[in-house]
Formats: sequence, structure tokens, C-alpha cells
Amino acid sequence: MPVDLRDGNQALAEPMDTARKRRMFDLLVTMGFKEIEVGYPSASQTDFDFVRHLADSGTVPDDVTISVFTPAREDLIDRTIASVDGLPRTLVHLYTATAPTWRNVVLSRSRAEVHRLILDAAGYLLRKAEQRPGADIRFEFSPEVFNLTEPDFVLEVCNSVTELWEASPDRPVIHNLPATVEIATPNVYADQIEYMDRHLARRDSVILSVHPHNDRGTGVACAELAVLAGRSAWRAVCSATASAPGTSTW
Ligand SMILES: CC(=O)SCCNC(=O)CCNC(=O)[C@H](O)C(C)(C)COP(=O)(O)OP(=O)(O)OC[C@H]1O[C@@H](n2cnc3c(N)ncnc32)[C@H](O)[C@@H]1OP(=O)(O)O
Ligand SMILES: CC(C)C(=O)C(=O)O
Repeated sequence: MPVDLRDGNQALAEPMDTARKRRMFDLLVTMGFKEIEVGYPSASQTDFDFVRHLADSGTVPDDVTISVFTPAREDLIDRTIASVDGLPRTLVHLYTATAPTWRNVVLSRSRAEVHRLILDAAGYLLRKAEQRPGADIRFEFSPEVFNLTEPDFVLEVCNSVTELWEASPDRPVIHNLPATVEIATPNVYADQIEYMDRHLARRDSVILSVHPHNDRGTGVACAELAVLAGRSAWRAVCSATASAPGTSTW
């Protein structure tokens, strides 16, 4: 799953406009990708306009799914859903930081409060998708800074999101586990992923996605080792461009 058009684009001094994004989107399609994360439509008019461009121009091939990224906030979910209106298949990717420093400094919320915030937003997103029965909207969740979050907390949050979204083997959810800032050797990330792979509930209804960054220069090694550490239903996120915040996603 390439995230250049979202994660990579966030770190560019000059973010891509619609014309440049379109060139890269066409290239990614030509390379054979079937799921492409195309933007963060609630964060800027530019990204919103690009998703609208894809929806209005009919350029998305029948076998390609568009993914869009959103914080776990109702107003931003609304804006995200508005951006994909008319696209036949989409993946809405919900994220909130779960690590202690982010809970304390950025979100000013306790563990329980962050958990509640995520579940409220995930439920809101589910209801919004149910209001669009023909749209085929699937779901992805990212506990941002997964690699710095207590394993028991991230497991509890992911399992409750799986349940709330009513994941099933024929309609799996994606849990994407980012090393938002790479601070350890690849074996540590692989151990964290292995723990999740072994303990996630309804594992046959979950696609586990690894999302390493490259701050220490070991992003590719992290992805390889993490996939080897697991058992089944994997996805790896990649980006050729740098990703937020000034790091690289492999
Ligand atoms: C690693 C990554 O790449 S993840 C992406 C990181 N990068 C970014 O998010 C950059 C783009 N973000 C933005 O431009 C802005 O955050 C916007 C435009 C999306 C939203 O802007 P604002 O409305 O001003 O929101 P702001 O960031 O100040 O946060 C406001 C509220 O949202 C909450 N919030 C922030 N992020 C999230 C989140 N992911 N999920 C849920 N709530 C969140 C904050 O805690 C705050 O809550 P409060 O008002 O109850 O205290
Ligand atoms: C998946 C999101 C939250 C991200 O880009 C990151 O944390 O690296």
C-alpha cells in the first residue's frame, strides 16, 4: 500500500497540488498497486480537491481502492466522507495517537479518555458509512506512535475497534501499526508486531499492516523483520518520499 500521496506529501516543503498528485497516482496505478492512500482531505483544501478530482473525473480503475486519512473527530470525519462521495470503493483510515506523551501533551486525555474518543469516532464513522449503502466503505485504524504505546493498551484499543466495526473474514478491518518515530532496532519493532499478531482478537478478520519509518535508516529492515515475525494476513505500507514529521516511511 503506497502512502506517498498522504504520509510522504505531509513532509514536503511544497506539498503536491492536484496536477502533481495526479501524475504520481497514475504512476502508482501503472505499477500495479490496488490500494492507494491518496490524501488527508480534512487537513487542507488541496487534498480535499484532489480526492474530489478522482471522484469526479472517473479516473480510478475498477480494481483500485482509494484510501483517505482522518483524525478521530466527527467534524473531520464528515469532511473526509464528503471528499469520497461518488467513489465506488474506499477505505477510510482513522487515526489517533495512543502513546503516553501524546496522550498527556497533545490530547490532554487519560488512557480511558483516549480509548473512549477513539471508540466514539469509530462508531460515528460506522454510522456515516451505513448511511451510504452503495458506497462500499471499509475501515482502517492506526494507533499513531504504536511503537511507543504500552502493548496492553494498544491491544485493548484495537480489539475494541475490531468488535465495534463488526469485522469478519469476508469484511476484515485493517490495523496499521506505525513506528511513527523510529527509536529502536528492527528486532524491537518486530517483537511488538509479533505480540500484536499473537494476541489480536478475531485475527482472521484483521489485516495487520506494518508501517515503519526510517529515522534510524532501518525502515526496510523493520518491515522485513516484522512481516517475518508474523503469521498471516499482512500488508506493508511504503513511501518513496519522506513522511511526516520529517521522517521516511519505508
Ligand atoms: C504521523 C502522521 O503523519 S499523523 C498526521 C500528523 N499530521 C497532522 O495531523 C498534520 C495535519 N493536521 C492538521 O493540519 C490539523 O490538525 C487539522 C487541520 C487536521 C485540524 O486542525 P484543528 O481543527 O486546528 O485541530 P488541532 O490539531 O488543533 O486539534 C484540535 C482538537 O482535536 C484533537 N485531536 C488532534 N488530533 C486528533 C486525532 N488524531 N484524533 C482525535 N482527536 C484529535 C485535539 O486533541 C484537540 O482536541 P480538543 O479541542 O478537545 O482539545
Ligand atoms: C499511520 C499514521 C498515523 C502515520 O502516518 C504514522 O504514525 O506514521
